[in-house]
Amino acid sequence: MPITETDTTVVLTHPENQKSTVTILKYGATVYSWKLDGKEQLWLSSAAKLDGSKPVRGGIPLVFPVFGKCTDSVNHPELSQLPQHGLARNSTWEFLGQTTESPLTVQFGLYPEIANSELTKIWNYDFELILSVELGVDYLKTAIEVTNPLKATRELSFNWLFHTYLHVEDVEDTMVANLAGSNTYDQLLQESYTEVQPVIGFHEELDRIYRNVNPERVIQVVDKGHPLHSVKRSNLPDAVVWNPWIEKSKGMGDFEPKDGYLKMVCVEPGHVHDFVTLKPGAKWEAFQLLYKDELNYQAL
Ligand SMILES: O=P(O)(O)OC[C@H]1O[C@H](O)[C@H](O)[C@@H](O)[C@@H]1O
Repeated sequence: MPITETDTTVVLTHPENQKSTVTILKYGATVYSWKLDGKEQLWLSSAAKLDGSKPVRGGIPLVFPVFGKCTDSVNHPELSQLPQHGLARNSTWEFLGQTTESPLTVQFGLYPEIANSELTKIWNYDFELILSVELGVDYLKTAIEVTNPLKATRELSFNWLFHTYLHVEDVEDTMVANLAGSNTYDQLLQESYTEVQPVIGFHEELDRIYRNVNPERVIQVVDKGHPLHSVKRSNLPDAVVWNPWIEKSKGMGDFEPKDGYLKMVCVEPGHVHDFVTLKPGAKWEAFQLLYKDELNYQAL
């Protein structure tokens, strides 16, 4: 069965390889497992809540309409009252069914009528989100369409980000490549600079927003010279790279095991350096493609 639906999940099984699957939790439309030929590609905390009580710690949580916390309470009073990363990851989406057989693709929808009502009271904008999840035999593509409905009376301003937790063997042997030359905001140092390192290594907490990264850049997660993951982006100019390391992992109740930071790196494609703004009737589309590639070092 290429598609299996339960009350809380949808599982896609690739018709050419039963060991390639993707599992989506309807809560947050959160992909929390992607197995390629039986090998898990994403990291999921063993304490992740999958019961809808809080956003999933791992997999691919969806960030909308705000990345982080919006501090601009003057120009965006409602956005600034939303919790970190907004309401998409803590709302239950509607499973809209299969769109194509090959490639195997399903869709999920979210709109104010079904979104987290505590949060739509705070941020009561019109919106329509359609998430497409496409399982290839050796790739996973997640695409988003954001529409400001024609009936809307206001412009819709938002961030979007795929908060992707990638599994690695040992983060201390892992590098993230092809971000050199990017304008960077370091969230820990709270300062901006141009990334001059050809690759990014991990030996402490790291939390950086790489802004307006050349769309031709394939972001690669490399383990001792072997590319574990390759990430392509469409219409997602920014990429957040995050590893919580020891202390931050200790501080997150749903982050287990506590040394799990050694087995993950977040590469988060998004549009977060400013807000996308849509007039009523307008639509915005973007996707991330997670796939396997040879080492593809793209210098400055
Ligand atoms: O704990 P969460 O709300 O899921 O946020 C987890 C992380 O998300 C992003 O990576 C941010 O850059 C980090 O600053 C934040 O700690």
